[in-house]
Amino acid sequence: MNETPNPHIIDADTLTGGFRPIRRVVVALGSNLGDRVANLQGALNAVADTPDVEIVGVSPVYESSAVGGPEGSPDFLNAVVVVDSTLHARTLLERALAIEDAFGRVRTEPGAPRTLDVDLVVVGDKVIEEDDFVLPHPRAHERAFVVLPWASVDADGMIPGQGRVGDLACEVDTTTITRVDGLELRIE
Ligand SMILES: Nc1ncnc2c1ncn2[C@@H]1O[C@H](COP(=O)(O)OP(=O)(O)OP(=O)(O)O)[C@@H](O)[C@H]1O
Ligand SMILES: Nc1nc2c(c(=O)[nH]1)N=C(CO)CN2
Repeated sequence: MNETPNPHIIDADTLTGGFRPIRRVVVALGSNLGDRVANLQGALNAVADTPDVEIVGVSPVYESSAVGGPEGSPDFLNAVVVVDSTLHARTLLERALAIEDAFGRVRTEPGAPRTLDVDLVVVGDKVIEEDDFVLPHPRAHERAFVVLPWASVDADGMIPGQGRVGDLACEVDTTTITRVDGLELRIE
């Protein structure tokens, strides 16, 4: 449905000039190929090194069976990074894809094992529905490997249209997911 834009609501992604509001951004990391811990740690470093991005929280690491993907796909390690940023949503997507590439991500068939997945879960309350960019991430709310780590750092975080992450964490299928004891990603 195409709605007439409300002229009283400012869209941060259309602003030009000096002032840009800070938005809370949630980034989901995943790896099920290669040195999974090094891949997640490297991705965190790359996020932290991004200009105009400030880390607010880093979740514990969780391990779970691959959801979807080819039979016999290796298990994933996942974590969530919560940041504040003034960057445009699309600039954040470009950065996410560049970080995946830097960690040897090879794009073959959908669901194939990958060294690194960097998904934008939410960018403030921004809603985007474009061919190559959807916000909030359309599957994040039903994924234990996103909502459990996120809820562990900010249970009051919100997915626009889906609700509070602490509540979503009580609703998702947690059959195969466990927190990895004794493993913490560090901001280096
Ligand atoms: N919110 C988003 N975050 C990251 N990528 C997105 C987002 N919305 C759309 N995309 C697009 O999705 C494309 C494919 O991403 P990818 O191959 O990582 O999907 P996937 O991880 O296999 O599946 P899923 O999207 O279910 O996590 C990217 O090239 C990107 O343009
Ligand atoms: N457990 C788990 N399963 C997945 C994951 C993931 O990060 N963790 N990512 C996918 C595509 O993004 C598909 N399936």
